[in-house]
Amino acid sequence: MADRKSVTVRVPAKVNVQLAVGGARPDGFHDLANVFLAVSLFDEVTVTPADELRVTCSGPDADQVPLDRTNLAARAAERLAARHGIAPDVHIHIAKDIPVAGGMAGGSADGAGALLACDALWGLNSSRAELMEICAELGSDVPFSLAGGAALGVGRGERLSELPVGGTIHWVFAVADGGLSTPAVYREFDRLAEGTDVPEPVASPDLLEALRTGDAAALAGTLSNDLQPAALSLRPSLAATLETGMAAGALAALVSGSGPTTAFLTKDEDSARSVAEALTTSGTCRTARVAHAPAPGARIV
Ligand SMILES: C[C@@](CO)(OP(=O)(O)O)[C@H](O)COP(=O)(O)OP(=O)(O)OC[C@H]1O[C@@H](n2ccc(N)nc2=O)[C@H](O)[C@@H]1O
Ligand SMILES: Nc1ncnc2c1ncn2[C@@H]1O[C@H](COP(=O)(O)OP(=O)(O)O)[C@@H](O)[C@H]1O
Repeated sequence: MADRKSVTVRVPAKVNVQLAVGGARPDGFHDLANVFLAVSLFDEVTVTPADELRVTCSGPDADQVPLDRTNLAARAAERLAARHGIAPDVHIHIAKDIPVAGGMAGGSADGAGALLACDALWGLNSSRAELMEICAELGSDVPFSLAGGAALGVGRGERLSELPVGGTIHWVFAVADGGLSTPAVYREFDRLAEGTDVPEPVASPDLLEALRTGDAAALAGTLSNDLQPAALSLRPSLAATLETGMAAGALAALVSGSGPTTAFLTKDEDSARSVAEALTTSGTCRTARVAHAPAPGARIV
């Protein structure tokens, strides 16, 4: 493996079918009960030996992706190399299809993808546990990008337990113009929660059961996102997008994570197509994407 010329890894986006947020912790993070579901929108991360660490990106939103050392893919390569006392001399190319700053963990996907790709390129054979540990250092959502499928994330979302999913779940994602900053949305959550008692975040047993049976109608009644009021407060126009998708026949609608992407659960693929069509023509979003879940985690292709 060490003499490979290049390695490509495909990594999925996520939607949070439940995002229960606790009060702010002293370290600035929030304790979560974060039910992640990987969906079939993917970035592809390709690593090739080079003279120095370099990042390039292609795709419609490529101009919004930082190409310096703040890119999560570059940080992943640096961390893995540092652990093994080697130089992170690699060209990382990101073929980006996941909306940027959209609450779908695109940066986290690229971090997990680069980590797995560099591990194979450099022939390091790191254990799953080691890779997961580096993922958690890179960001709260990065372990799930590696894992894929469905999982409950506790702590700041990085401590995962895998969840069973009983069938294919169909989604539409309405991509908004411009992103929302995750820290800004958490700050707005804190501002809105000021003076209230924020309960401990707990996963909903009904939601876990609906996922286990793959029953879309039951799942629709259990979706929740505690960051949604904060995202709507920062981006009030999202209310019209949510209404448009519901009027077009979605079973449920919610903001994906910190937003501003909105997610629509539909009863089947046909319904997903017509909801996407209605959203696209409504002018309440930039574009709408159809996807299904659960999708596998980061995989070498
Ligand atoms: C909200 C969620 C839901 O899955 O994702 P997005 O919807 O943005 O993709 C996550 O909690 C985002 O995870 P991630 O984007 O990895 O966050 P990190 O890099 O770890 O942290 C960025 C910042 O978000 C805030 N943060 C993040 C996680 C957490 N449990 N509590 C927080 O308060 C903190 O302000 C932190 O400095
Ligand atoms: N590989 C990457 N792809 C996208 N954004 C990245 C990447 N690395 C770092 N970032 C930064 O992370 C921010 C959040 O992007 P992203 O992970 O796409 O959204 P979200 O946190 O809402 O899921 C971006 O605005 C960008 O500055």
